[in-house]
Amino acid sequence: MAKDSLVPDEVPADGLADRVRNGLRSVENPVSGGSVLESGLVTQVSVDERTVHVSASLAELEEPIADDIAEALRRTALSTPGVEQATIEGEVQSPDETAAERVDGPANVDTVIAVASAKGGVGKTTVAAQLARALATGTDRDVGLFDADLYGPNVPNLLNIDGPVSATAEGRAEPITAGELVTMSVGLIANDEPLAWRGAMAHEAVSELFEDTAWGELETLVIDLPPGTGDIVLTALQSLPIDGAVLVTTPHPTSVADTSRSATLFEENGIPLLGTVVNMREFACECGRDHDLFPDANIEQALEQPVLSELPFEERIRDFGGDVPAEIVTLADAVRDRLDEIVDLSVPAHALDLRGLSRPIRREQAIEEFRATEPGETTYLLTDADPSSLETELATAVGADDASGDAFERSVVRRRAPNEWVMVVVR
Ligand SMILES: Nc1ncnc2c1ncn2[C@@H]1O[C@H](COP(=O)(O)OP(=O)(O)OP(=O)(O)O)[C@@H](O)[C@H]1O
Repeated sequence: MAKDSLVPDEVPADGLADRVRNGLRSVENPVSGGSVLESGLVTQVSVDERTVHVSASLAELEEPIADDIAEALRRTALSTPGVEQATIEGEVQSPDETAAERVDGPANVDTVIAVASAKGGVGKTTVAAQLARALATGTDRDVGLFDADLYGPNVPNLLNIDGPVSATAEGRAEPITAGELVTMSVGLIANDEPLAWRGAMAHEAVSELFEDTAWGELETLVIDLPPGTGDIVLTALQSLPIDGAVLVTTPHPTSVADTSRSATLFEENGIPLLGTVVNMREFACECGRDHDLFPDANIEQALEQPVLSELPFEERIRDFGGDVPAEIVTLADAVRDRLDEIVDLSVPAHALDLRGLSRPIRREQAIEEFRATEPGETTYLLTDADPSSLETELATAVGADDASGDAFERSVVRRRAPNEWVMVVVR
């Protein structure tokens, strides 16, 4: 009789564990050779009614290999006549091991905000640095500022800091502390030497410096992107884990029009736009009056996105020595509100709780849940380890090549607590 035509109930449950064990002899251990049973990779096979539980030592293996083996074990167990369900338990890493892996990695950064502008000299770095200060003022946790502007790294000048950057024991770049911020900039590494980053090297340099920096535990990391929509910006949008972007423009109509085009680039790359800052909106002259340079400009309408703040042209906006200007404190509040709008962190009761599960099981259950959704529906996953790597797996599960394609309407990962992440995926 063909296996497919067997009705599980018609197959006796007696001896099911032995039959599964026999089947598993055909699954090879790709690391040591031989079968997963003889090599000791599978440590236990137990049966509960018609559900088979296979325990295997997968935690020590590289993730793709562990996942492949888990998949082979599951398929083999399920193909055994009489088996209705199969779970594969890998050994869960101890919390200490998990923490050691994550130390200083970008995985310890809760929220990443990019600050961008279509044109140079509009005050992007000023806004990025002041925004980072304002966000740091409202929290006990650290806030970082990453200067991704390879050709004109202005953060060290603005914050009056310099290198050299020292290396941690693990060989990573130690950020420089500037007041309430931890910062990293190419300018800190290259100091005054002329920068000659080119082409592919420039692409790699941004993400490498980002990943190689020992950021530690950060509540928020603000990235000051280079101006324009060139290759470095594009690579940054595609490779850095950006949760939302703030665009900076002046009120000049051409700057506004260019900003609108920049916004499209962000949207096309799946980066949520938090809104725009209109910098140098007006200035106060010695006569005591405020001058609005473009009184008729309807910037919000032209941009088709929220204006988060309008900043005056004033010395105190560019002053990093004293208190954060009140307008920037308000801007930080608006940014927080927009982030909350974009990712509703109130996880609904029907969210799939994957905490406490081994990686293969987590993956299996997340894929099953995601596959069951229709386009436009939202999946909420709750995990106790960074679930970012699941994105590609979920995309593949629905036939997309990778997560940057058409697999998701939106996918956001936010860390709610030290051991709690929420992943919201809109198919
Ligand atoms: N609202 C403001 N009031 C007064 N001065 C400002 C204001 N915003 C920015 N500036 C000043 O304008 C200059 C350009 O600002 P900034 O370096 O922040 O621009 P940018 O857009 O980052 O430039 P780049 O294209 O070089 O990266 C700086 O000298 C800065 O101090």
